[in-house]
This record gives sequence, structure tokens and C-alpha cells, in this order.
Amino acid sequence: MRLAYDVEAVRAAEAALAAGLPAGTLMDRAAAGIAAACARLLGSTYGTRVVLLVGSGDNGGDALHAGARLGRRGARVDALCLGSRTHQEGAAALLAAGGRLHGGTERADLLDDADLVVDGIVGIGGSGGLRPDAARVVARAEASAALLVAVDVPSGVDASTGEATGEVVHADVTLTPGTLKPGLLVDPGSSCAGLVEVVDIGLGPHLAALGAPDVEALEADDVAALLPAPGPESDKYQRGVVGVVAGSDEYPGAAVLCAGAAVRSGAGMVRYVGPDHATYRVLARWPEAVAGEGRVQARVIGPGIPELDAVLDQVARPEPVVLDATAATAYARAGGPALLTPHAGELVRVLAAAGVEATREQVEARRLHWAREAARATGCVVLLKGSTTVVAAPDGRVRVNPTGTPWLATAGSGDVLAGVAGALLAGGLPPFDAGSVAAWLHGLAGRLAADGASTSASAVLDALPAALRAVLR
Ligand SMILES: NC(=O)C1=CN([C@@H]2O[C@H](COP(=O)(O)OP(=O)(O)OC[C@H]3O[C@@H](n4cnc5c(N)ncnc54)[C@H](O)[C@@H]3O)[C@@H](O)[C@H]2O)[C@@H](O)CC1
Ligand SMILES: Nc1ncnc2c1ncn2[C@@H]1O[C@H](COP(=O)(O)OP(=O)(O)O)[C@@H](O)[C@H]1O
Ligand SMILES: [K+]
Repeated sequence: MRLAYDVEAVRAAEAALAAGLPAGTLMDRAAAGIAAACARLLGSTYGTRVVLLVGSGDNGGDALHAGARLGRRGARVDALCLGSRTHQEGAAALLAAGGRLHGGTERADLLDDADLVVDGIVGIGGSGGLRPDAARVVARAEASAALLVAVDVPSGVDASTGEATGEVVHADVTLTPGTLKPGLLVDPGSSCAGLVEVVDIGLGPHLAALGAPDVEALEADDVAALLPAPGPESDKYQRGVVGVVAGSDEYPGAAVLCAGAAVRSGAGMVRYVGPDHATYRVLARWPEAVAGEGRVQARVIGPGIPELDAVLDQVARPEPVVLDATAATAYARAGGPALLTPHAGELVRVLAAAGVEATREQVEARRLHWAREAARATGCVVLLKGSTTVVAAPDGRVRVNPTGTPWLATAGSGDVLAGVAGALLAGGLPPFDAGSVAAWLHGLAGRLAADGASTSASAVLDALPAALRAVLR
């Protein structure tokens, strides 16, 4: 499991760790790790050109101390000091190592033929986007061929949320001291961070003492451990029967995709309930599915159903349920534990049903916040789809999905996700695990299906067995 802590927790853990150490030790550790990683990225440091973008706080201090270490290893290091002040000891260390300091933007031309640029403008102490001077310098750095390495977070990104309210750095690599921050896992922050590497500064025990992390992200091992697997004595009923209530005369394809995803992701049996035409299509494509009502361990309700009235009695049953699309707004009628799977537009309607006002734009700009808010307001686990899928539980736990690709933004791919989640619920996973494991597998299947180009919901469905095998192998 990858764990991310928000700024408040990081500051508390850093204070506890620093209390037992000589002054400056933490920054020294951070700078050593950052310099070592930069040296690795450069291959050989001798004769390379490194430019530091330095803000007024300790984030700039990290960059200056790391720059001093690179200078001692033979790099030519120039610092562009963009803040109202500059970290004194860091500046002195860089000068002592043979580096140079420049005021503001006066030597921005150095960026044009730099090999590596370090973004130390602002870190966990930042608020708002880049100031105009910094934004101009960053644009020049991004236009150059240099590797752009952010210290802690890409400047301008909110470390606790991933929100960006103005101009931000788009880094190739982010080196983050101590622990991951949520802003490195949630878009738009996550997309701005590039490859993320944690630089160990000994914070681990102090973070663990603070309790639960702010945000988690599953890794392959976690998914393998959570996935329901058949034992020697298993039969199809023990593995879990999932009822798929999906599709309509208008959208029969949603039924085929959702039922197929349940078939492909480990359900012992799939019972399909829907209109005749859709039933015919489902059985023609998935002969292993069974038509009609019967005992199930969980249901998926909603994909491809524009008219809610027809399915409301199914929502009220006591078994765990995935409520997708319009059905998510009927959460209050659920007779058992519910997993809601809205995209941003649908989340607005779910929130409205819970008496909370928000616009689609607001949800898209603050995904972590609104997923949490919806879980709290509805009392259900909420899986918010889109650029960084966020799964939030009413008790405050949040998982963000590290797999996935924008190629998944294709008609019907949400129907596939709902089917996977339904099969996992039927297999006995609680809604929070079912949602986060489903998003993980769906995201991996999406990447395998797309393989760097366009894909379709049917191809994602076909890639599910390969995604499962990749995890269980
Ligand atoms: N606290 C610690 O023990 C450690 C801190 N470390 C580093 O210190 C950083 C935090 O340092 P600080 O608390 O000084 O905070 P930052 O350096 O992140 O930023 C604070 C400074 O930036 C200014 N500022 C805020 N938003 C800005 C914006 N949008 N544009 C330009 N300037 C802006 C503020 O006025 C303030 O002067 C971390 O991100 C990390 O890089 C590391 O050295 C590890 C240890
Ligand atoms: N920009 C994006 N990046 C990554 N995944 C995305 C993006 N946009 C959409 N997705 C994913 O694609 C799927 C689309 O689901 P949904 O919006 O319900 O579409 P549909 O109703 O057509 O099936 C979801 O899993 C969602 O998380
Ligand atoms: K930074």
C-alpha cells in the first residue's frame, strides 16, 4: 500500500523527528537524497549544467543544498532566486561549492541549455499558483530540453489535495522527502508530478504514530491479497452470484458490457434481469449468464437504465449493491451496503439528493474534497470516476486509483467498471475494497487494452483476465 499524508501530518511528524536531532539534519537528509537522485538521472554529473529555481522558503533551501552537493560532484550550478528572500544557509552552501546565485529572472537564458532544472520554488508551504515571474521562468524551463525535477511537489500544486488554482510546474520527476503527499496521487497534481520518488529522511515511525494516512493507493500485492479466490471446496454459489440489473431497449449494450465484466472478473454466476431484447443480447454474448431473478450475494443496478422507476424495488433489497449512473441518486433506498459509482456530473446529482449543492466544475477542480463530502452526506462508499478515480468511505478513509489511463474515457467503460465491482461485492469484499480493487483492475485492463493508443469498452472487458493474471501471478 502506498500511503500519503497531508501537510498538517507531515509538519507534525517532521517536528517530532527534528526535536531529537541537531538543527538542519532533516534538510541535510532531504538534500542528500535529492542530489543522489539527480546524479542518477544525469548519469554523470561532471560538466553538466544544473539550474535551480529557488523560492523563499525551505523548499528553496532543499534545492540550494542539493545544488551544492551536485556542484561538489562537478556540475555547473546556477540558482535563480525568485522569492522575496533566499534560504541563507542554502545560499552559502551553494556559493562555497562554486555555484552562482542570480536575482529573479535576470539569467533565465541559462535554462535554454540546462541539462537538469530543479524546481524548489514552493513545496508544502505553498498557496495558490505560481507568481507571474516564476510562471515565465518555468515556461522557459519546460520549453528547454532539460529534465525538470520538482522538490517535494510541483510548485503551484496543493500538496494536500492535488488542486491547482493557477499556473503550475509540469515536472518529469518529483522527489518528495519523507512521504508521499495526496497532491502527488490526485489529478491535476498527479499529472504534473511525473515519476514520483520518496526520499527517505527517517519520518516513517513518526508518521505511523499519527495513525491512519490521509489517502492510500493500492499496489499489485494489495490487490492480490484482497481478491476473492476459490478454495478447493468452492462452488459457484460460494464464489458469489451477482445480479446485474442493467440495460434498456435504448441501451442494450450496457447490459452486455456490465454482465460480461462480472463474468470475466470472478463471479461464480451472473443473473441478468432486464427487458427481453437486452436479455436476448446478454445471453447471446454470454451463454454462462442466467436470465431472471433468483438468490444473489450482490447486485449491480443502473448501467444503461435511464428510467429509475423500473428498478427501484431492486435497490431496496438487503444485499450489497453497486448503484451506477442515475441509480446512484437512489442511494437512500438501498436496503444494504451500497457502493455508488458516479462520474462528476452524476456526483452533482447524488449530492443534490443529499441536500448538498455543487457544480460539475467544482467537483472536477476538487475531486478529493467532493468525493469525501458525498460519502459523508450519503453514508455510502462513493467511487468518483474520471481523471484520478477517488474512492471515499463515510468513515473518512480514501483510496485513490494509481492505474488507469485517459483512454478509458470511452462510452461503456463505466459499465464494465460497475460489473467488476459487482462481482467483487458478490465475492464478499466490503464496498470500500470492492470499489478500490475494481478501479485498480479496470485501470490496468484499460492500460493493457489501450497499449498507448485508443481503445474501446469491449477491449477493456477482454483485457480483464490479463489484468487479473498480472496481479495473481
Ligand atoms: N519542515 C521540515 O522539517 C522539512 C522541510 N523540507 C522542505 O521544506 C519545504 C517546506 O518549507 P516551507 O515551510 O518554508 O514552505 P515552502 O518553501 O514550501 O514555501 C513557503 C514560502 O513560499 C512562499 N509562497 C507560498 N506560496 C507561494 C507561491 N504560490 N508562489 C511563490 N511563493 C509562495 C511563502 O510566502 C513562503 O515564503 C518542504 O516542501 C520541503 O521541500 C525538507 O527539507 C524536509 C524537512
Ligand atoms: N480523464 C480520464 N482519465 C482516466 N480515466 C478516465 C478519464 N475519464 C474517464 N475515465 C474513466 O473512464 C470510465 C468512464 O466511465 P463513465 O463516465 O461511466 O462512462 P460510460 O457511462 O460511457 O461507461 C471510468 O472508469 C472513468 O474513471
Ligand atoms: K517544488
